[in-house]
Amino acid sequence: MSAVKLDGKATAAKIKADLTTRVAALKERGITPGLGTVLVGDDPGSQIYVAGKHRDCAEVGIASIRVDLPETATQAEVEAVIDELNASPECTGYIVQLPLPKQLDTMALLERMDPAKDADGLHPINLGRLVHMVDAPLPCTPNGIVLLLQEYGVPIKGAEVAVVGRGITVGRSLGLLLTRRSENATVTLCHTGTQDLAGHVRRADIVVAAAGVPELIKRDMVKPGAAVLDVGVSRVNGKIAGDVALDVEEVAGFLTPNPGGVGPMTRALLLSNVVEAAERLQQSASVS
Ligand SMILES: Nc1nc2c(c(=O)[nH]1)N[C@@H](CN(C=O)c1ccc(C(=O)N[C@@H](CCC(=O)O)C(=O)O)cc1)CN2
Repeated sequence: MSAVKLDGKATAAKIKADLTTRVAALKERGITPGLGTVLVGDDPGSQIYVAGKHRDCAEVGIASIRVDLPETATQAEVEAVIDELNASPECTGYIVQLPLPKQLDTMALLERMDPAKDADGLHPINLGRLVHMVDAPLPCTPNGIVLLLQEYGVPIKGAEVAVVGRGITVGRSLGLLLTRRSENATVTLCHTGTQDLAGHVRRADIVVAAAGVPELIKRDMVKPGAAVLDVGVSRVNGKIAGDVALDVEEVAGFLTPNPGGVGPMTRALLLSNVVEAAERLQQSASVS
């Protein structure tokens, strides 16, 4: 058997085509969406992702504001940038690229952001809204994963899902998304303290691997026909190594390529959050 490819690149291209039209409509009404990025330090992966985000902005017509700070930046220096972006009318949404260098307090920085400009959906108020299942910008990777499954008709309602990795950008927030009434999946959130990882994965109809451990998910751990989404990114000899072994392709029903799967969806859903924030701005301007 050979798995159906969950093509994130192609699906992201469709999302970006729709966003291009919506950005043009916003501009006609006098609003130019603008994405700000705050990158601290010189982590090569983060550099690549932030550069990609600005390329995407240019592609759909979103203005972009890039702030790069050195690895040694202090909490006060990053806070000053956040205050500027909160106040800037050109910036309708922004992100702080994660992870941050160790000297910085990530939670304090996320809390300092204006939740209305939180393009990542990672501000505690927005994550709290997700817990309460009310409207909020959604974290980009989890939202991208749900849309990719829907695009390929992978049943989510009633599915057993094993999410491997409990980080805030993927695993923990994905659990919240998939257990909303609209998705109604049953989620097992696995992590480094999980006793029987293989057992949990083997029961799953959908497996999301976001642990950052190359080839953690082996062929014999996957239920035949399951959908497997590989979020893990490790760089081995300069090449991307995912969390899923290559021969899982022989047993899975659906599989994301990596690269070309979840990554492009993350970036497209970031643009979508920026456009939605600008649309909310435009609606409130036309009401008042
Ligand atoms: N503030 C945030 N920080 C981080 C997030 C996030 O959503 N918000 N997620 C990850 C990194 N990430 C986004 O920032 C991200 C990861 C991967 C890709 C991507 O397009 N990958 C390509 C391959 C690119 C390459 O490495 O050559 C692919 O999968 O095809 C985009 C964004 C952690 N930090």
